[in-house]
Amino acid sequence: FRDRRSRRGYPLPPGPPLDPLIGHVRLIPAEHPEIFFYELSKTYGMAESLEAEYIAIPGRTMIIINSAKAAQELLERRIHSSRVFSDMYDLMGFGKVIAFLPYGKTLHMHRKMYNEYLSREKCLEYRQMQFEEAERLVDNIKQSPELFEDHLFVYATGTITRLVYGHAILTHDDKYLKIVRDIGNCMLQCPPPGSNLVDLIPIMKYMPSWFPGTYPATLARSFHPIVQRIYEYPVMDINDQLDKGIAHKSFLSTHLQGHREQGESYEYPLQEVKEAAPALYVAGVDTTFATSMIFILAMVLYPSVQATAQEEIDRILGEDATPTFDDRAGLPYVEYLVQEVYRWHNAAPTGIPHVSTEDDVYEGMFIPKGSILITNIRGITLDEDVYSNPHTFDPSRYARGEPYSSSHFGYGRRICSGRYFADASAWICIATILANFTISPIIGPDGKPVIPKEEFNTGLGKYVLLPTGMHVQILTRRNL
Ligand code: HEM
Repeated sequence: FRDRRSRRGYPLPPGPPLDPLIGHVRLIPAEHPEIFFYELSKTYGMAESLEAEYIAIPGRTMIIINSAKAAQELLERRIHSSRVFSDMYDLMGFGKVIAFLPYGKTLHMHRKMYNEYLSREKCLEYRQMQFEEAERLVDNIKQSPELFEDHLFVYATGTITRLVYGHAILTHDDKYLKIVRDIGNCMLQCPPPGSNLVDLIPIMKYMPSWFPGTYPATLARSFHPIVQRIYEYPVMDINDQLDKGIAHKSFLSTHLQGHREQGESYEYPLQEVKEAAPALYVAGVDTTFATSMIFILAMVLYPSVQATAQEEIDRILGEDATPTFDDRAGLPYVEYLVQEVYRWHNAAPTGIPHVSTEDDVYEGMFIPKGSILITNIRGITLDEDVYSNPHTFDPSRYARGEPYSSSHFGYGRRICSGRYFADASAWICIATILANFTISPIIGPDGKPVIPKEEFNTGLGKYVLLPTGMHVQILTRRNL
């Protein structure tokens, strides 16, 4: 009754019939929820309401946003910008990581720190470093092409550790790399936020470990000391470098230096700085790595696209030059290719869920306060009204006037803080690989090429999409 009164006569967005008590829980598949949401929008939507789908999970309403128009309206022009807090991630030590921060003062402070350090203009200063990391990537692949996946991960990590800590990764037993890998393993072993009993029934975290259903909490607690190292070790390391006068400029060194000079009156409290730094790693490494892997997959599956891009690089730069950021505007096909990597398979296909902070009415449909809003980025980039043959990797679509994707970095007040940096990392990585290597399928025992499948690890709450079974060979095409 209370629910109906608060809706003031407006219906919820359309959706499939509900199961008693459990709502739509049974419907949401364990794999590729983004495709399920996309298909659902075709079945249940009528003209205008195609854009949002309503899914109920116990105690929560989920609104799936399947069109750029609805995403812009709901996430840019109105305030639905909070996040789902995960008790389990909090127990692990990620409670203050921005991706889980609710709307409020702490969020504003963290976003301000990032906006200052990662603005479009500021990111121009990091280009030389990103270029150097791309050159290191090429050297590493040339030395051991069979380990290309490792090298791409080191590239993704190295660009972030240089940005955040001023630290270059030169060896595979690097201390920062180890911390980052250990944390990645912890996150892999923990069930995704919102999908476990501790997040659904927060009182579970106070129960003793023998109590049924508390295993995720026990696991998360056991990871806490490992996660703490990413907060403590860099601060200790950089303070030591500042003492010796050898610290490189970085996000953390800038703020630690600010504290040394201004003490308590420094704009950002030390604790907030300590918590803001690793969040850039958490949000930036896997997404950058996944984008480079999606590019590799596209090149194996679409060899003619690869050849066209390489022909453009050779023709415009000559056969003995390596691309720099100054060449970006002069390589239109490479640009289309990068944009198509973002659109074809998005590194974060369902974004990071937003939470609505107020009741709202959108196109005659009621969106209750506390709803979880999922931006189905994948659904948006498959919109057949916008993209012809949307499942095909076709950079030429942009030459025919189809628009670049506007959704892969999210929307509104929670749009990706690292988007300018991420875009530069992706572009220089892709352009440099295209100039130096040819990516092709491995040859099987029967002498035939083994074409990888378009398969990914996915699932609701697994934010990053990573191609699986990538057996490819990378051959050097020029020695610069
Ligand atoms: C190609 C690589 C990347 C992709 C596709 C990507 C995509 C996204 C998406 C979809 C979101 C959620 C936006 C929303 O809620 O509407 C996000 C959030 C975020 N990203 Fe990225 N990202 C990438 C790289 C990076 C990098 C390199 C950094 C840091 C240098 C970064 C920092 C962040 C942060 C801090 C947030 C959280 C913002 C918040 O909750 O307010 N991202 N990203």
